[in-house]
Amino acid sequence: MIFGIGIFILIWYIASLFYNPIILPDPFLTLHTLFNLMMNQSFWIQFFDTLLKSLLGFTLSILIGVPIGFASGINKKFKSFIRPIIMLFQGAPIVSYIAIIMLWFGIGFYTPMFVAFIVIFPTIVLNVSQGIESTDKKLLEMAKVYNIKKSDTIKFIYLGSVFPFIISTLKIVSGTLWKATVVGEFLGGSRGLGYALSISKISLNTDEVFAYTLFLIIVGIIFERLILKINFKLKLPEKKCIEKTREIYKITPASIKIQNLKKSFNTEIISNFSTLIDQSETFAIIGDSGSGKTTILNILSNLIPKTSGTIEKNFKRLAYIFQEDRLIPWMNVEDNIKIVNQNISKEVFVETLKTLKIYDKIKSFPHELSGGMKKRVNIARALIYFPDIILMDEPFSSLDIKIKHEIILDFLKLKEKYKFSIIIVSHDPYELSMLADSTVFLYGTPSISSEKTTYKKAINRNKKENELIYLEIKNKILGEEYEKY
Ligand SMILES: Nc1ncnc2c1ncn2[C@@H]1O[C@H](COP(=O)(O)OP(=O)(O)OP(=O)(O)O)[C@@H](O)[C@H]1O
Repeated sequence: MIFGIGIFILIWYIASLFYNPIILPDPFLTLHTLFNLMMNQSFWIQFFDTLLKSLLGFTLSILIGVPIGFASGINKKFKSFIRPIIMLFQGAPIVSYIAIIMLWFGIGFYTPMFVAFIVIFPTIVLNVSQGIESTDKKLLEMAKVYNIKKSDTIKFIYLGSVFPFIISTLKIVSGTLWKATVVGEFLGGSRGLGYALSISKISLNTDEVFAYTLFLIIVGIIFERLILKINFKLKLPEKKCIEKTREIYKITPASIKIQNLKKSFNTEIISNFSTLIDQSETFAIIGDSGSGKTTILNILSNLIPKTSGTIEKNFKRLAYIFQEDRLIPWMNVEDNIKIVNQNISKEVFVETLKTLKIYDKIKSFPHELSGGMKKRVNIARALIYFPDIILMDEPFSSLDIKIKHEIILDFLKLKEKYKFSIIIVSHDPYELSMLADSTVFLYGTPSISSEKTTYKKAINRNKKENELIYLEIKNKILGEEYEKY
């Protein structure tokens, strides 16, 4: 970069040798003039005047643009109404705005400020809207399952998603904003650096014109650098409420009775699924890929509606350990867990995290964790919610066998203590043989279900033995019936 600037100054210097300073002053004269200007108090008054107008224009566009962008990201009808208006704002040339604003407000303070506002307002609306639309739907589902308050969802999920867009908007508009204000002052201002520039131009003080321009470029670059330094993290507020323990929720292990459950998307996926999940049991759903296992969990957690059938839910609080970790990237481990139960007692929080061996990671962010650690945080979040039932969708997939074994053992210790019911979907014979008390097998299209089969867990089997057990389960459940599919 320094090399590039050096070459530019050299070319500038050589070119200036061929022209009168009134046409092209050399770099040293420009620097000298800038130095003299900066020694003058009125230069800084002009500078802060321009800065104030830029910041006011910016604040105004944030105050108006962010809510409009937010509403347009959430509501499609509002988006189709507001988008053409924004396009109109964007399409008109900047001098037209200056002419209109000068007619309305005359020459002075307001013209440059409104020019700054109008130039960046459409970019803010469009980028915030895009940020809201790009919010990870999986995080929103997580918030729904854990009953996270709407205001917290807006603050901790939507705002976090919009933030990178706000930063890129700031990067785009920081230069534009500054330039727009100066143009506004140049054409319709009575103070500020743009106005000073226009006076220097009229008086043919070319060295001053160059000096002001150099200064404006430097300030633009400093703005951009400062924006790049903005770092975004969100923190839950410190709670001083009564700490909640599991007893407050009067949690008892859940049971569920499902009768003739049907689900169709475009075609029927699940046909007449009936079963009973008993209190405290770990109920496994295994079966063909695409047979609707995750769909059943999503129906039970109210993420999607059923097509028909009845589900008797005898539970108060349901937690869902999703296949992906669904951790909020801009919140640390502690807040990712506490967001589902912000009044959790410190004692339970510490004990749960220590059992899951993640207590020393509470200040880390998701990107700083290994895959195994993320799974542990995902489990801790579910447990801290104090559920009476936990749905688990291939919770330990992608972990190596040693880590999987360790996490399952830690999880079983907590299950033993809290006695919640579990519905687990898994393809993994190893984790099924360690966790499941009973199993159903889904097969075919649309899928039909085997009878529920119970069998004894055996934690200490080796991998080979587990695979054999899995085949045995399959055969025991389906026998020859499976061969038909
Ligand atoms: N929202 C949806 N819209 C349309 N089709 C869907 C939707 N969700 C799931 N499906 C379809 O329903 C079927 C069952 O999907 P589901 O994810 O429940 O299967 P699964 O048994 O969990 O599969 P896998 O073992 O591969 O994870 C698939 O064919 C899938 O494409």
